[in-house]
Amino acid sequence: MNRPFLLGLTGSIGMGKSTTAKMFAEEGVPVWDADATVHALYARGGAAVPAIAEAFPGVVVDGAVDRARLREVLNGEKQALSLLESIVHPLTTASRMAFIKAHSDADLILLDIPLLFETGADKICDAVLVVSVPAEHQRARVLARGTMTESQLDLILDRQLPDAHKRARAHHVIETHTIEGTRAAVRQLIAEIRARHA
Ligand SMILES: CC(C)(COP(=O)(O)OP(=O)(O)OC[C@H]1O[C@@H](n2cnc3c(N)ncnc32)[C@H](O)[C@@H]1O)[C@@H](O)C(=O)NCCC(=O)NCCS
Ligand SMILES: Nc1ncnc2c1ncn2[C@@H]1O[C@H](COP(=O)(O)OP(=O)(O)OP(=O)(O)O)[C@@H](O)[C@H]1O
Repeated sequence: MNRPFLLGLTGSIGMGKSTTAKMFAEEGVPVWDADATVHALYARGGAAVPAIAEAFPGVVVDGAVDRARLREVLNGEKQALSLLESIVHPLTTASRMAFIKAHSDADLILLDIPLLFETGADKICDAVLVVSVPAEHQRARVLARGTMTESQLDLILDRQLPDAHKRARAHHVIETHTIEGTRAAVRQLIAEIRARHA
């Protein structure tokens, strides 16, 4: 049996990664989700909790990382975000490797990683899918969630490779304007990959 085809999924904040990843999962594709992994690492008993408690006093509450407090500490502070990443990224890499090993009999695995290019994770992928919408839709989508201020959003955007660069490096791009259009594109891509790598 061939090893699984590793499809990386990325896109800047609010571009529709989670929505698109869910569609792959609904088609039976195993999905590894970097953001969900970070949530588990931050939960009570999570592997990142002790190091974050030490690096950012007051951010761990009842044994878990309090994301609102963490966002406050990070607000506008590039160095704090770099320190946080140096704690979190090695732990997510280990989780991803374990997931790929556990699904070694699948024909296709989706790796949903916001910082796919920025962390070099694209190098382990057989192809990369980028999801995208115009910048004004992106900003409106993120601010509509009501979890971030504009300055918190700008800090995040500043850390992310610009959308145009991501699209230029992608093997496949899906514009996530509508749910049904995106679902059709996801199904077509899965069929294409399966046909070529059967
Ligand atoms: C900054 C934090 C506290 C914001 O938490 P919050 O619950 O508000 O948002 P959430 O985690 O859902 O992230 C929303 C989006 O922000 C973007 N984002 C998150 N972390 C980063 C980062 N370090 N650099 C650039 N973009 C990021 C991604 O597009 C992500 O999907 C949180 O994302 C975090 O702890 N990030 C550090 C860990 C990390 O690098 N995660 C990225 C996945 S590997
Ligand atoms: N295909 C789509 N059609 C229409 N709207 C969409 C589509 N995909 C996502 N959206 C909208 O965009 C918002 C952001 O989508 P989603 O949470 O999937 O993005 P994300 O890239 O995972 O975001 P983040 O980087 O913050 O984790 C959603 O709240 C949803 O309203």
